[in-house]
This record gives sequence, structure tokens and C-alpha cells, in this order.
Amino acid sequence: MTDTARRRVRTAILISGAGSNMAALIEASRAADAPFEVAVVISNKPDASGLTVAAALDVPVMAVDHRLFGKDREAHERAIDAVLMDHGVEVVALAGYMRLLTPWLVGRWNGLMLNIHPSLLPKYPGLDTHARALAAGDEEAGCTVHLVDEGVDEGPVLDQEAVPVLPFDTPETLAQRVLTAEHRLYPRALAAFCRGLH
Ligand SMILES: Nc1nc2c(c(=O)[nH]1)N[C@@H](CN(C=O)c1ccc(C(=O)N[C@@H](CCC(=O)O)C(=O)O)cc1)CN2
Ligand SMILES: NCC(=O)N[C@@H]1O[C@H](COP(=O)([O-])[O-])[C@@H](O)[C@H]1O
Repeated sequence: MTDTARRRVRTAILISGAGSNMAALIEASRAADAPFEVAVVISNKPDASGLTVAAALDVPVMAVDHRLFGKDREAHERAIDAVLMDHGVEVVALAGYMRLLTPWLVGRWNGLMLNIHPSLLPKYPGLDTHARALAAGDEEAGCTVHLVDEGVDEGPVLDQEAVPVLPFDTPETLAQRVLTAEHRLYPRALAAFCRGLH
């Protein structure tokens, strides 16, 4: 086995909120045979509670506030990309990152940027996925890890996990059941992706 095969893939996690998926990825990265390491956690929101969680887990953190860049999304993304370069990042994992990315950053990380989405894509791209699944009377819901492309939640699917929709479910109770599945899916999908890289 070559050295690079054993070397862990330096991964950045981009968040906007609590970061429970981020915490699941950090925990998985600390397994003895983990094929990835978390090099840095970045948030577009300086007050994202996930930044405090990551710092407490001894992971470098950085806030790149999108509001400082007004409507210039690409300028915001260039600032994020500079942080990725500074940390020697090879793969980017979006985890509850709530900014649509322009073709500039998507292009720079083409095929190396993953996202987790709380529906069984191609059903319900975008926001409010659980309310839409309940309104449609679906019997199952779930989550998807996909590669990020210029479309919204349209990139190639890498892995999915389904959960049952139960009687009396609300968007909140369904979201919690899907989130628990996400914490199994994302570490599994990122590990498989990184093992396939080298
Ligand atoms: N080019 C892409 N960018 C992003 C993708 C993607 O597939 N392609 N996935 C998203 C994550 N996401 C759904 O999984 C998502 C995130 C945000 C939005 C959205 O409408 N955002 C608004 C602002 C909302 C806010 O700030 O709360 C916006 O950016 O104007 C839709 C889907 C990550 N980016
Ligand atoms: N459109 C993107 C999107 O809706 N992402 C969703 O935001 C939540 C973030 O939770 P977390 O911050 O606890 O990981 C997760 O459910 C994730 O799938």
C-alpha cells in the first residue's frame, strides 16, 4: 500500500449553525482507521454554536462572515478559499451550510465538495424538506450525501439513508429522526469517498 493511501485526507467542514453533523464527522475522524482528518471548521455566521463545539474538540475554527461582503458572493467565497488553502484542505464537506455557492467556488472544488441534504434526493431539493414530505403524505423520508455542483441539490448522489414517516409526525419530529440518520450517513459516505480518492 502506497504512503498516500495511508495518509488521511485533509477535510474542511463548512457550517452555519449547531453543527451536529460536523460533530459526528469530527468523532468519526478520530477512529484509528479513519481515512480523513478535519483540518478546519469554517462558518459564514460568527455566532454559529457549532464553532464553539469544534473549538472544544481542538479543531481549528474560522468565521468568514458573508455579511461583510454584501452582495458579492464570489468575494466571500475567495475569502473562504484562502482559509481552505492555508489549511492544506483536499476535500470540503458542507454540513448545514446555508449559503448557495456560485460556480466560482464549486468550480475550484469540482468533484471534491460534498453536501448533506435532509431528503431522499431528487425529492425536495432546497429548504423545508420535512414539511413538504408530510404534506405529500410520504411513507418514508431520509437524507442524502451528494457532490456539490452549480445546481441546488442536483449533484451526483453518493449515499442515502431512509427513515419511516410515523403517524402524528410533525416537521420537527421527522427532522429529529432524519438528523439521527444523517449522523450515521455522513461519516460513512465521507469515509467511502476519501478511501476512493487514492
Ligand atoms: N451551488 C450549490 N450550493 C449549495 C448547495 C448545492 O447543492 N449547490 N447545497 C447547499 C445546501 N442546501 C441544501 O442542501 C441549501 C442551502 C441554502 C439554500 C438557500 O436558499 N440559501 C439562501 C440563504 C438562506 C440563509 O441564509 O438562511 C441563499 O443562499 O441566498 C438552499 C439550499 C449549500 N450550497
Ligand atoms: N439545505 C441544507 C440543509 O437543510 N441542511 C440541513 O441542516 C441541518 C444542519 O444541522 P447541523 O448544523 O446540526 O448539522 C441538517 O439537517 C442538514 O441536513
